[in-house]
Amino acid sequence: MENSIVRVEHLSHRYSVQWAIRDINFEISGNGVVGLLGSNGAGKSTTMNIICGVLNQTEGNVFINGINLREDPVEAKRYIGFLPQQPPLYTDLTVEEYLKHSAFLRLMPAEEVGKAVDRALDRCAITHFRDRLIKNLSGGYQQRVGIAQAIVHNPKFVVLDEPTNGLDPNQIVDIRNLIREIAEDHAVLLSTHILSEVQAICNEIKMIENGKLVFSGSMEDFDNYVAPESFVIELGKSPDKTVLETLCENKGVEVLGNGRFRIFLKDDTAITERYVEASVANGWELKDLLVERCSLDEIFAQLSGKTKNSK
Ligand SMILES: Nc1ncnc2c1ncn2[C@@H]1O[C@H](COP(=O)(O)OP(=O)(O)OP(=O)(O)O)[C@@H](O)[C@H]1O
Repeated sequence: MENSIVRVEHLSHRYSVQWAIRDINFEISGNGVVGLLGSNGAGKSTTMNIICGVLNQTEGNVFINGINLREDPVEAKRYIGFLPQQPPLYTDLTVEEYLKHSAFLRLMPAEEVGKAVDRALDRCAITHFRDRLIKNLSGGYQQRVGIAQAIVHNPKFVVLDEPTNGLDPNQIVDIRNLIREIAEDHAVLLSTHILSEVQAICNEIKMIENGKLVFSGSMEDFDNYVAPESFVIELGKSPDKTVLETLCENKGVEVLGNGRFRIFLKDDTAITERYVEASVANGWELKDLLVERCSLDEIFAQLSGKTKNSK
C-alpha cells in the first residue's frame, strides 16, 4: 500500500538464542486506534520497540511513511511518537521543561517548540500543571505527560505500550478518552493484554501470541472469529435431557440443576434460536439464556492453535 503510515515486513527478533517474534507482517494506514493484543511475553513490546527504532530487528524491515527505519532512522522517527511501557519521565523537571526537552530531542526547530508544547499541554489537558514538577503529579497525570511527549512533535504515528497499566479505574477512563481524541488525527498503535481495553477503544485488532501474528482484522471480525462456545438456558418446565440433545444434534448438553442446562455450540450458532423456538412451541418456560464466551486465555490458545493448524 503506497500511503501506509507503517509497513512491517517479515519482522523477526531473537534475544540471544530465543526468537521473541517471528515473521510479523502488517500495515497501518489512516487514523484510528489499532490494538496490539497479546498475553504477557507474547512479543508486543519487542514489536513496538523495533517499530519505534529503539531496538534493531534481527530480520525484516519496517517502513514509516515509506522510509526504511533502519536505513534512515532520523528521518523516519520524525513521524513517530512513542510512549514506552516505562514512561521516560524526568521527574525533577517541570511538565513544561520536560516537554520542551522532548521537542528538542525530536529535532523540532527552536522557533516552533513553544507553540508545540502549548498544543501538547492543551491536547492532554495538563496546561494548568505546566509549572508543576512531574514527581508531584498523580500516576494518571504523569501518564498524560508521557502521552504529551509522544505527540509534542505532531507525529503521524503514535505508539503507546500498555498506556493504562497501573492506573486506577477513573484514570483508565480518562486516558482512554484522551487516546480516542488523539486517534481522531493520528494513527495510534496501542498494546495491551486486556481484551476489554481493545473492545473499548480500538477500531482494529492485531493479536500476537508466541511471537506470531495470529489475528488481524476489525473488532467485528474478531467477534465472529472467536465464536461463543456454549450457552446456558434456564427452563421453568424442562423436558428430558435426550430431547435437548436431539435439538443440538448431540453436540453436548450438560445438566446444571434447577432447570439449567449448558448447551455446546461447536461452531453452530443457529442452535440458540432453535432452543428459543422449541421452548416457545413446547411451553418449556424459557427464563434465561446466557451465551458463554471464552476467557482471554482460551482465545489466545484457540487462535495460536488455529494458526499452527493452518500452517
Ligand atoms: N532483553 C531481553 N532479553 C531476553 N529475552 C527477552 C528480552 N526482552 C524480552 N524477552 C523475551 O522475549 C519474549 C517477548 O517479550 P515482550 O516483552 O516483547 O513481550 P510482551 O508481549 O510485551 O509482554 P508483556 O506484556 O509482559 O510486556 C518473552 O519471552 C520475553 O521473555
